[in-house]
Amino acid sequence: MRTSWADSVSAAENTAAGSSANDGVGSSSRHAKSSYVPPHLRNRPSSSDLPAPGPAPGPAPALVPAPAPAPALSGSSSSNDRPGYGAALGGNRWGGPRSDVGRPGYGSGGRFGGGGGGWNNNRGGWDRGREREVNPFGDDVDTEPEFSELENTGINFDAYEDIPVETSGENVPPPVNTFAEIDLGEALNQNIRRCKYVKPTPVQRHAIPISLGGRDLMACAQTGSGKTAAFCFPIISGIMNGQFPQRPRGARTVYPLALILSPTRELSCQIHEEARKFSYQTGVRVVVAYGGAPINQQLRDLERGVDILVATPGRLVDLLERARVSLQMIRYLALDEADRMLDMGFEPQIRKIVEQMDMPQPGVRQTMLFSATFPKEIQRLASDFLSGYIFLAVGRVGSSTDLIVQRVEFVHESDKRSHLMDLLHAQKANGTHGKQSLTLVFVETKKGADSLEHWLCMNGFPATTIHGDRTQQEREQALRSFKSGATPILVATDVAARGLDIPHVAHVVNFDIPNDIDDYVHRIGRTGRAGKTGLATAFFNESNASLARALAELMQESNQEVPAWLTRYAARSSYGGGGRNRRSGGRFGGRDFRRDSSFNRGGGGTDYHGGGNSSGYGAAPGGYGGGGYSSAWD
Ligand SMILES: Nc1ncnc2c1ncn2[C@@H]1O[C@H](COP(=O)(O)OP(=O)(O)OP(=O)(O)O)[C@@H](O)[C@H]1O
Repeated sequence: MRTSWADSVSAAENTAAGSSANDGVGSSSRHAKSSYVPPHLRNRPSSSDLPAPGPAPGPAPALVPAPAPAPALSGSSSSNDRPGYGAALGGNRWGGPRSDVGRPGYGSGGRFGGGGGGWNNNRGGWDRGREREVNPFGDDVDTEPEFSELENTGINFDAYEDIPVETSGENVPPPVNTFAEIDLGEALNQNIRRCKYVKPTPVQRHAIPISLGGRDLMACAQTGSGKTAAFCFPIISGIMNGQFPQRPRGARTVYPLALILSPTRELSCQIHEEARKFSYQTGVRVVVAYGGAPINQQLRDLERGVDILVATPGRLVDLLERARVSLQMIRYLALDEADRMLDMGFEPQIRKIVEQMDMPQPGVRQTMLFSATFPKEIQRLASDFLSGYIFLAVGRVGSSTDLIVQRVEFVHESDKRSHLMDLLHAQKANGTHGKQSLTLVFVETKKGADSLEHWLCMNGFPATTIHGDRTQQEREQALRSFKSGATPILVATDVAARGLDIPHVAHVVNFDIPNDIDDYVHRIGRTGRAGKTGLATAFFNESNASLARALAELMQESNQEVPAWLTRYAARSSYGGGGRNRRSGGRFGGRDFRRDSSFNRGGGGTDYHGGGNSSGYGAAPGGYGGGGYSSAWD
């Protein structure tokens, strides 16, 4: 069994404990003028005991003076002063310490913290009444573990040394090997230790220096490989250390400095939970806004202050139209699952947010796009949002990780239920660490999900379901129940296919195979995360013939055994709705579309200058055939 960077850590188990934030913050405290406290010193439990800040270091006139940090606590300094590339690239576009004013505590919406339901009783963030930040790690011990305490002999980082990496673009900042090499600031470093992240994952090694260098980035790395931290760390560090014009105060409109967009409510909540851990005691405030939940609570959270806004596109458009959020001050824009955000379903909303509101232009803001899959046509669309960007591929673009054992079984439609039952019976009751192993079953339709859940329950398998026809409360309750093991089977549509990081998912079953190979990649990526192994089983029959070739090639690339019958289907099939012909022409599944001459002839990639470095790569794949968009998204 392979082991790797995260076999030793229980970071995935560190879901934020639910906290009962005090919802009330007096208007007097909201408007109280407080003396300046630098972001990285704010909200420390002993903040009232801090020495008065030192003298300002002489800021530009338009900017609020930033004091010298108190040496005993801060330790953070400029994040972009690595020799060799920072200066040439201009480094952080908003270098220097951030200017801002201390604000009262605010609330944020923790979601997956375990027990409890309802909208307000599971919220993490800040203890508003006492203006003390609630510990999102769920422990009240403020001691900092030593790195050495966290080392585990099971870690095998060497397994990742050979992972193919390709970068393209001008003056690509070199990767780092350790977090210590990157100056993220002491408070953030402490949170990294609290998360038990011993070393950066491969995508973090490359992406963090690029982003800290102030560069736009399109990054592609396999599911479960730590992309969330790869975009969160530079944003948090940049806000901690940056110098920004003072944001307007008093009006009801809020002016976040960073915007992180994701396609589903649950994923936005998860990113928010992660970002809250990473920004604990840094003074950087993270708020989430997503549809299906009462907007008033989210408005109150926003009013209490926001540096990083995590949102789904629909709810954000609503907030922008109500003039409750302005994007005028955005300095960092991150799109998670960026290819999904720019596909047919979301593109108009994303264009509205990014191009038609008051967001600064590319080049003024810093833009980061992340996904495990990046079809070339979507890369071309995405390039509109970027300026002089670096393309980074860690592992094969659009490939699945070798950590997932993939099985494809030929199952007639009418036999699927009994076959599923056989699998469930055979499955080990317990997974690793004595925790119950969880099974995620993907189906095509919402009706199909309800009907399968009902049938499973009738047959003695505790199951629940998540899909777009359920209320948001039901969806969140279903996820909690699944995560806790109360219902160890979750029947889901593609609403749960991307991004969700659920510990102990041992088995993903594609009861209905998706029409698009990229959806398959994301679905099976709910297991085999952070270096752990997983199993994925797909029920294939004639109706999936159009996916046969893409599926066989994907399995081959990931060193999986391809059944002879699937190879025969593949030989007969051309690339249909699911096939993007993206794998032809080489072992590795993709690279920067700017290197593809057919795209350049079409006018794409105008800012590509070549260069960069690559290692271990074969030839590039072909284009992208589109199609196969799931109706399960909301
Ligand atoms: N440096 C690290 N060391 C150990 N664990 C890590 C590290 N970075 C991230 N992780 C853990 O790895 C898991 C997967 O990370 P994350 O959810 O960011 O993956 P992802 O690449 O965004 O996946 P997906 O493509 O499915 O969205 C998480 O549980 C996270 O806490």
